[in-house]
Amino acid sequence: MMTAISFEGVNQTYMTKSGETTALQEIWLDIEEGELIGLVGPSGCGKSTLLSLAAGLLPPTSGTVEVFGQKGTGPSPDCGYMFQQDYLLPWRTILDNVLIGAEITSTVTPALKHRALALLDELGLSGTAHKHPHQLSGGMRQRVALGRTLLTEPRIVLLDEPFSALDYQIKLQLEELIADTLKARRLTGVLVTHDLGEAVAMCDRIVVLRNRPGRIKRVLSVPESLRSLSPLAARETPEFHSLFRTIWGDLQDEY
Ligand SMILES: Nc1ncnc2c1ncn2[C@@H]1O[C@H](COP(=O)(O)OP(=O)(O)OP(=O)(O)O)[C@@H](O)[C@H]1O
Repeated sequence: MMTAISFEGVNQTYMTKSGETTALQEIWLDIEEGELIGLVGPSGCGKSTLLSLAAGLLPPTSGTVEVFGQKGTGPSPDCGYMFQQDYLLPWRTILDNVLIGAEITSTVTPALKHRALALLDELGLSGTAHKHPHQLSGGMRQRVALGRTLLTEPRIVLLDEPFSALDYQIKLQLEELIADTLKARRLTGVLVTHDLGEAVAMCDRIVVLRNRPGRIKRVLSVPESLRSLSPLAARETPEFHSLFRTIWGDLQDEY
């Protein structure tokens, strides 16, 4: 198995009008290919900064970030993003929204359109291709956003709280869809979330970050017995509650 993302002694400092903010300090972390990693920690501990560093959107102040063994020199074509908001363009059809990333980086061929339509089917969005975003529910729109990300064939999907604006029921369904889709395609995922239950139910490992400046407090492996269950079924087990309590305890000290 290859290492997908490697953070080696990473420090990140932001310069602001009021001075320097140290967002991350001495981050050492290897994320393996095919793994889904959860990042949890108090607000402002540097979770989104870690995603930006992985995506090559930000050069580290010091230390190195490697993606599949390559030191980044700019936005990485291996990484796709999903955000809390779907950022669909309201004037474009669903199909044209799915095609947009590919449209920017390459040309839209009939084969690509065919793949986009197949993706819509796979994500439970058959029949929506010619609709517009306002005609779809929040959960469906996030599935379109997932399709748009997958169409560019990233090897890594960076998930920045993609479920936090959704109703609980929809959120659980989407958690399952995303976890299954990433696993089926052997993609690597990094999930930033404020919802511990979501991290425990979906991820293979969970990184707990300390309060600012963000440092790694602990990395926990989710037991195989939990990982083999759907995020919904996992929530019913004693292992889920035990891991939830451990992380809860870790985080209590950070607030
Ligand atoms: N572009 C920037 N310029 C200056 N400071 C920044 C910038 N981006 C982030 N920061 C600061 O760096 C720290 C880490 O921010 P980051 O957004 O990575 O944390 P986070 O854990 O994702 O936060 P949240 O959970 O609230 O989304 C915060 O103190 C934030 O104010």
